[in-house]
Amino acid sequence: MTDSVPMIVAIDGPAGSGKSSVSREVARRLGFGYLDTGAAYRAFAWHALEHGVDTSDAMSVLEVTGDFEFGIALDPDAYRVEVGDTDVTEAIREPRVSDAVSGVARVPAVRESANGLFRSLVAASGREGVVVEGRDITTVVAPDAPVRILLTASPEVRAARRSAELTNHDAVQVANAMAQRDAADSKVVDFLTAAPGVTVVDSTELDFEQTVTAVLDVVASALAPTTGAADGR
Ligand SMILES: Nc1ncnc2c1ncn2[C@@H]1O[C@H](COP(=O)(O)OP(=O)(O)OP(=O)(O)O)[C@@H](O)[C@H]1O
Ligand SMILES: Nc1ccn([C@@H]2O[C@H](COP(=O)(O)O)[C@@H](O)[C@H]2O)c(=O)n1
Repeated sequence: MTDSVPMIVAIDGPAGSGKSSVSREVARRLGFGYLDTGAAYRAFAWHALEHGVDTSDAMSVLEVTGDFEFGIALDPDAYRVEVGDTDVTEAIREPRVSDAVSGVARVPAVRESANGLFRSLVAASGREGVVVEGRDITTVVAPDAPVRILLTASPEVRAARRSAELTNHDAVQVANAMAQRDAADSKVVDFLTAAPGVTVVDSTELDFEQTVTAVLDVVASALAPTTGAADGR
């Protein structure tokens, strides 16, 4: 543990690109914390649904922000998400939540509050570094992070990977839901185009381990000491 400001590895990407699973493994190998910012939006969507809120109505969404108590573990080996005293780690992955989350995520006041929370969670982590993944980490939450990556894959591969997870759901419906969520999300944040200084890792042709290695290589390159005239050598 440390009281210095943790280093951030920022990873963005569309649904099913592997952000969560790859970021978590990268955090493990670096000995860093892991922050799944999507879990916060999912937890809030779950909270809103529990209150019977129409998550497509911004005013209704704002009415339930007051009693939203969110907790998340930053230990990649002890991942846990809570709303109040309720463990929602599994519940926030339900399709009903995936269908509702873009509605709450498009409310500007929700995003502003969430971004402040993410920065506070990192600052208070007591860790040397935190891998932070989501949609706007490289552009809004941590635009000055020393490592900024856009992790992507072809829509077909992303849908196939998600379908492999949701085996009890129709693959076509999963693909359509994912495309709809990406379309809704991209109206709020452009996470399909790498901003200046962001490195793209396309895992379409890579397996999981190869993707983890590719991300670790980007981290290593970004943190390698610079050499040349600037330092007199
Ligand atoms: N390069 C890869 N090769 C094969 N499978 C992968 C690869 N990357 C991720 N996966 C698998 O694809 C599935 C989706 O990955 P993950 O949940 O990390 O995506 P995500 O980008 O976080 O999606 P979402 O944004 O919807 O949460 C997981 O089962 C994961 O193990
Ligand atoms: N930084 C972020 C992260 C997520 N979102 C919204 O949350 C949804 C779920 O995210 P997952 O990573 O769990 O898929 C996502 O579809 C976005 O609507 C966001 O806006 N910003």
